Amino acid sequence: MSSPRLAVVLGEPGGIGAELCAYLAQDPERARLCTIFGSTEVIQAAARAIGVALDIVEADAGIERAGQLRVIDFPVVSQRFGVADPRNADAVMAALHSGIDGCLAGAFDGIVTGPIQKSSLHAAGYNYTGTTEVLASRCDTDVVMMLARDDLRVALVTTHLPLRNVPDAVTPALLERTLRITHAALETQFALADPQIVVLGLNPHAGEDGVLGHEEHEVIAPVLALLRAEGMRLVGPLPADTAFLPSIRATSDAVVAMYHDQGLPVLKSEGLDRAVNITLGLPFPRVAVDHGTALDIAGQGVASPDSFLRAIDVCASLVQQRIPTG
Ligand SMILES: NC(=O)c1ccc[n+]([C@@H]2O[C@H](COP(=O)([O-])OP(=O)(O)OC[C@H]3O[C@@H](n4cnc5c(N)ncnc54)[C@H](O)[C@@H]3O)[C@@H](O)[C@H]2O)c1
Ligand SMILES: N[C@H](C(=O)O)[C@H](O)COP(=O)(O)O
Repeated sequence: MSSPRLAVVLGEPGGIGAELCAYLAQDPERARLCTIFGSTEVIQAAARAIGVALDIVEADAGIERAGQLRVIDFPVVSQRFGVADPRNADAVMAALHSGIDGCLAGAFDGIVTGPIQKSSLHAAGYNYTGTTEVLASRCDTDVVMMLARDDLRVALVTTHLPLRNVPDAVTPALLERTLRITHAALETQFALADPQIVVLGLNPHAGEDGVLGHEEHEVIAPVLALLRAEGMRLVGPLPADTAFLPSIRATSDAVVAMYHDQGLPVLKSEGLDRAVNITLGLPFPRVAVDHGTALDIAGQGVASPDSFLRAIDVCASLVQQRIPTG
């Protein structure tokens, strides 16, 4: 089987993405799989800042030794670590779209994305809420955001929207779709036969029999009943505060949370070096880091590359399974 060809998108030029790429270059086994979509100048500056060797080569060149990295250049307007300059937004978005184009055209087998500063793209006029949503739109398909570590997978019904809008967004149709996509991915991408999924409630204590909210009775329970009748093993709706107890996690393959900050803090609380962000439902694998742009430490050589390197490994393994992900 040939090696996976991964499009790796640098992300925010002012953040830690460039130094993560510079670390990647020190690992020729991984770098051989990757082509970076991002600014050559920024990656060179990051390598200098953190004191590692870098030899940028053409996009079609082979990787023969440590330090080499294939880069397709998306020049930036300004380069300063710790600052997300909206004038670079066009380059950030062009790199992302070009990586996606490469996957859609079959030139790449999967995409790995570095962290993007949502606020900077907004300031530049882009209607960007997240790469998950960009991928859904570009691939014209429904997707699910799942963050995964070795011992925990958390999928989200809603992703990047104000908390105020969450209850109305959690509709029976969206919940059913999320559960179907998550269940299918657990079977195909994660090779789990007959997976069991824990589904959280929306309200404190999962609504406490309607005393603390009605979404559990009116929206969540009926969808679970429908899908259980088809044979899906679903537990819930469970109160979110206790659903992550080790005893419950031990018997479940994934947790489906209703909104971003209901599920992700649990996953990120043990550090930002163990998990990755996987978009389920796409025609090709997409894996991202579990952390953000970390402007506060960019260019200082203290950022952990672990989630980034793990994202490359997970993406490569998803490609190698050769199992349809959509
Ligand atoms: N994959 C993505 O594109 C992605 C993911 C999360 C957040 N974001 C975006 O990133 C921006 C900043 O978000 P934030 O401040 O909430 O989260 P963040 O993850 O950037 O930073 C949170 C804290 O974790 C630290 N940190 C992050 N990554 C680290 C690493 N690899 N090694 C060591 N320490 C690390 C930071 O220094 C900071 O103290 C926002 O615009 C957010 O939307 C993007
Ligand atoms: N929700 C993600 C997280 O917290 O890790 C992050 O914002 C990135 O999402 P996208 O991959 O959709 O940009």
